[in-house]
Order: sequence, then structure tokens, then C-alpha cells
Amino acid sequence: MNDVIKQYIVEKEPYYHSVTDEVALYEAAYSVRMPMMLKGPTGCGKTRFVEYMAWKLQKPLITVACNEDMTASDLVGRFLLDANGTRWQDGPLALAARYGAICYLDEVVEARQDTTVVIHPLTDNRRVLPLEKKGELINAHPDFQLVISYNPGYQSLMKDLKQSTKQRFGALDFNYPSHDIETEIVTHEGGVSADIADKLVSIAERARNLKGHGLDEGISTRMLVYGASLIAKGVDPKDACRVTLVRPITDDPDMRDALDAAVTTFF
Ligand SMILES: Nc1ncnc2c1ncn2[C@@H]1O[C@H](COP(=O)(O)OP(=O)(O)OP(=O)(O)O)[C@@H](O)[C@H]1O
Repeated sequence: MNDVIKQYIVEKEPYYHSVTDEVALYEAAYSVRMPMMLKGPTGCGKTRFVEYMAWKLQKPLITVACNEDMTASDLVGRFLLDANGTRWQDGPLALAARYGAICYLDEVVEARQDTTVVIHPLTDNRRVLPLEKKGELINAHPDFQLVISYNPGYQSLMKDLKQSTKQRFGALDFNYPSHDIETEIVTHEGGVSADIADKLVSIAERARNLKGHGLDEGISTRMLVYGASLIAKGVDPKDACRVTLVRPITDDPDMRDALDAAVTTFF
């Protein structure tokens, strides 16, 4: 394997608790190098899943957190000026395509429209990435795969992937895990007892019922792990819940009261 890409190998097995058959489905998709879309709310395990899969498949993983200022050049690369003149620097997508990594574009819908143009020829049978400024066409390495994440809750008509983009991907649905699995995850990741984790998950379940009734998004597994990690450090559970579960998610006083009530039911 090329030295440039070696640093992106996931050395240690990431902790990932599977939820259904997503591991087998992803393996099958990777075996035919199908571009994949991981759909689901924030903090429900999509990034951890792709890290785990990269480790399992022993393929390097290059992750890009997309944002609205991101341009196609940020993905593809650009000429840099240094003491010796100009030199080309591959962007993360070019690196992955050239040397054979899994490239994970987190929340690609946030990026500007011109970025979707560059992923199109990579995600059909051409599997090429044109570096227009450099005048080069990269034929993707056989190990290359593109994975994107997509949060259906955030999309509006103004900002969504076009059908011509969506239809280039296979998709896996993610959601908050079932009560027992989420309890195991919070126990493991947060370093608390199963009893405490169980209470945190129960609070989240109540809050998730408020989604669409005052809350835009549910309390995520990530937030529960944060809460657990404060409790594991000796913070009073009620305070830990306020800091990690209630305050970040809403400023609405009525919603905060409703969430506080859920916290006091369990702690
Ligand atoms: N199935 C799971 N197995 C192990 N850990 C999990 C799982 N689901 C969630 N987690 C925990 O929740 C945290 C957040 O998950 P992750 O970062 O994968 O979310 P995400 O869906 O990628 O969020 P975002 O869309 O905001 O990037 C992880 O760091 C991990 O601690």
C-alpha cells in the first residue's frame, strides 16, 4: 500500500454494536464497490459504523466533514505556491480515488452544488475523477469507495441532493438503536453501570417522543454518551443530564421543563 495512504488505515478495532444486518449489507455493497449513503439523524452511529467497516475490510478511511463553505477544490485539490514554485496537492477525494481508500463525506448536502458535480463521474461505471485545473483524469483505484451521510430531517426543498445524485448510491437507514442495544452502547462508551445507562436511554426515549411536538431533533446516542461520561466523572446525574441532554437541544422554556421532568422521573 502506498505510504501516503497508510496513515488512514484504522489500526484498532472501533467499538461498534450492530443494529440489524447493516454489516453484511455493507460488505456486499463494498464487494461490488457500490457507492453508499448512510441515512439517519445526527449522533446515531453512522460515522462509527463506517470506521468499523473500514477496519473490518482493512481499507484506509478518509473522512471529510462537509460544510457550506466547502468547494469542489477542497475535495479535489489545488495548486499551492511554495518556495520552489507551484505544486499540486491532492484533496481528500483525489487521494482516496488515487490510492484506494474509502472516502466518507459527512453531510455532503451541506457542501455547495459544484461538489456534487465532481462526485458524479466517480459514482457511475466510469469511476473517474477529473482534476480539471491539473488536466488529469484519475481512474479510481479498485479499492476506492465513496460513502456519504445524509440526515433526512435537515433537508429542505432548497437544500437537498438531486435525484440524479441520490440514485447513484445504495442506502442504509440508521436510527437510534433499540433500548437494550443503546443501553449497552452507553454503558460501554460512557463508562457507567447498565442501570445508569438504562435510565439515560429512558430519558432519551421520552424526549424522542417530543420530536415534531416542540423538538426538531431527538436526544442522540452521542448525547447519552456525553451524559454518561460526566456521571462517570462523579457529576450529579441531574446536572449531567441538564448539561448534556436538556440545554443543548432546546432553548424553549416549556420544552426544557418537559425534559427536566423526564430527568427527575429517573434520577
Ligand atoms: N451502534 C453503535 N455502536 C457503538 N457506538 C455507537 C453506536 N451508535 C452510536 N454510538 C456512539 O455514539 C457516538 C456518535 O455516533 P457517530 O459519531 O457515529 O454519529 P453520526 O451518526 O455519524 O453523527 P453525525 O451525523 O452528527 O456525524 C459515537 O461516538 C459512539 O460513542
